[in-house]
Amino acid sequence: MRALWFLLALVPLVLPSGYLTLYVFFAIGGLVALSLYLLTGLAGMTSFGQAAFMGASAYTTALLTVRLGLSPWLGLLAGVGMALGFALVLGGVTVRLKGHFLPLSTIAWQVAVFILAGNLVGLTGGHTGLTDLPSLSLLGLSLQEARPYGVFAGLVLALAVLALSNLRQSAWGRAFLALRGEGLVAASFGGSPARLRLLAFLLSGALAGVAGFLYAHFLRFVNPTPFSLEASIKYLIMAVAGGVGSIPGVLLGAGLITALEDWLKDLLPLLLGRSGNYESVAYGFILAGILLLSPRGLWPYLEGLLPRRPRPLPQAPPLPEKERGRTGEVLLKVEGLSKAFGGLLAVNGVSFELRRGEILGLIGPNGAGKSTTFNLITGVLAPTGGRVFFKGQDVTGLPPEAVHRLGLARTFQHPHLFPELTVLENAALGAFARARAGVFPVLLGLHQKEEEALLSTALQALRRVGLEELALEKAGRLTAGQQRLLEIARALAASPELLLLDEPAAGLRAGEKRELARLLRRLSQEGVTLLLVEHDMDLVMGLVDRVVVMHYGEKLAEGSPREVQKDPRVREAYLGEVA
Ligand SMILES: Nc1ncnc2c1ncn2[C@@H]1O[C@H](COP(=O)(O)OP(=O)(O)OP(=O)(O)O)[C@@H](O)[C@H]1O
Repeated sequence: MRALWFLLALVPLVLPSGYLTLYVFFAIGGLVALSLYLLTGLAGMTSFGQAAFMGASAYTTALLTVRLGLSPWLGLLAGVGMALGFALVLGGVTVRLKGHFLPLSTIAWQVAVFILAGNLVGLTGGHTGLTDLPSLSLLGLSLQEARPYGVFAGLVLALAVLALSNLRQSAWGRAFLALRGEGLVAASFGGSPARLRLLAFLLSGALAGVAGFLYAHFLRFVNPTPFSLEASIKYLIMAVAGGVGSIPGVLLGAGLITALEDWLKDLLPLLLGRSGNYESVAYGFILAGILLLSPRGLWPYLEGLLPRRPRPLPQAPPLPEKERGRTGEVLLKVEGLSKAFGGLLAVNGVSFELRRGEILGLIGPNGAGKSTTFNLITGVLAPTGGRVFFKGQDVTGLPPEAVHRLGLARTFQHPHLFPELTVLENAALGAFARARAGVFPVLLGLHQKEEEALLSTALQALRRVGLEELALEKAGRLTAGQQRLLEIARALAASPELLLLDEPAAGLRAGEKRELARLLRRLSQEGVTLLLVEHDMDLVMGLVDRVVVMHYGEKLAEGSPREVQKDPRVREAYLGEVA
């Protein structure tokens, strides 16, 4: 099936010569659209600066080949290197920015590159540009004519498609997808959001750089116009119109907009006269039309009309469970933990221990500080005082990804799942920190064996929570109760030593709660240590070995469920709820 993408390289062999140039522009646009698939579709970031990455590469190869007479292949390396360098600087500065700051800074970068290309006349030739770039030749074959160039560009496009589909079906691809929603899920399962965003930015910049190289040596001329903000917006429209969330989507968009551009170039002057540039307006209307029909782009709409062929379930043996230490030893120790939000002390000097093999419940009335304590332990928040030790190691202030890698996994109070992904893929996200293949072997497709093992591990985790049958369904179709179970399966795929559950019974029906209690008891017997924050007293009291009660940020009581239930201070705090 994947080999079909190589047809992209064969199409120019049979295309009438009048369409060859258009085909090369499609391949170039396709590469930029793929760079946006990676950045926006996978990693959830928006860039208005892809044409500037193209420009950085195009000007680099132009300068090296025209001014210094170097080989265009050196120009390719240097050009992509230049795009990577810019992506590193821009990404390094911006990936930690939230909300609209990232797109805004890409606009600033795009405008700056365009102005520099136009104004550094001595270097770039200004708006006149640089001419007479050498044509490419490969293995003794000249790529000067449009037909061989089309085959070459199609081949590059096919290779990029294969590399990105390898990436999509890997732990890295899932981690990129888990960057949505502030990256909390990626971080909780071992991926540093800032590093993942930077990596996506670099890969995306490099792809746009390759497109810039192809552009420069096809036209054999560079000037600032094709690398303007308007061009960046055109590429964004391509990706969004086709469907930025999938590879066929962005390629469909690239084909559609390239063809439209060619058609409108002749049609609009006939309709509206020669003055004015109406293409952008037309794109805007076309995009709005497509998004009205299908908000996620054209491809998801078309895909919905095609028969669905689910992937087969993985068959490989799962990864072995990690070694666990001796039952009864202290696994987690919280010492005088405090957290202040401005003047409010949400957690105030809380201390407790959790031994391996135990189930500990953390309870307390609304606003008692339970979730804050949970976030302090998992590294989501940094404490203002006190220490957290996990397996004897001081983990105070470590980021969530570092705490996770030591053997701690969590679920969320409000399930943080990815509805577009299958149940199996959602669960496989939990095994990110167990994957060993680096991003380059993954792009080359050398990770297939490991990927099967990761998916099998996820399937095994689904089996443990009773969701195996739904493995290939989209997570968005699960009931609230099933979503909670999937969160637990995702955490189990990490083979954690300590599992922290944030209100796992919230929103469950009575029968589901009983099932949940049975599952948690079984996990405990299998050697998983559990800490749960929970409101449901029946569930907590019938399940846990010990309870820590919090009230107004402080520890009010600690003991067995029976001891705690008898404690008059606890009864008072709950106004009779526990009694
Ligand atoms: N990010 C924050 N900024 C400011 N105040 C916060 C923040 N997070 C929590 N608080 C406050 O800290 C206190 C403890 O909140 P926390 O969510 O930890 O309590 P909880 O016991 O988990 O409550 P619930 O059972 O309702 O979830 C509350 O008064 C809450 O308003």
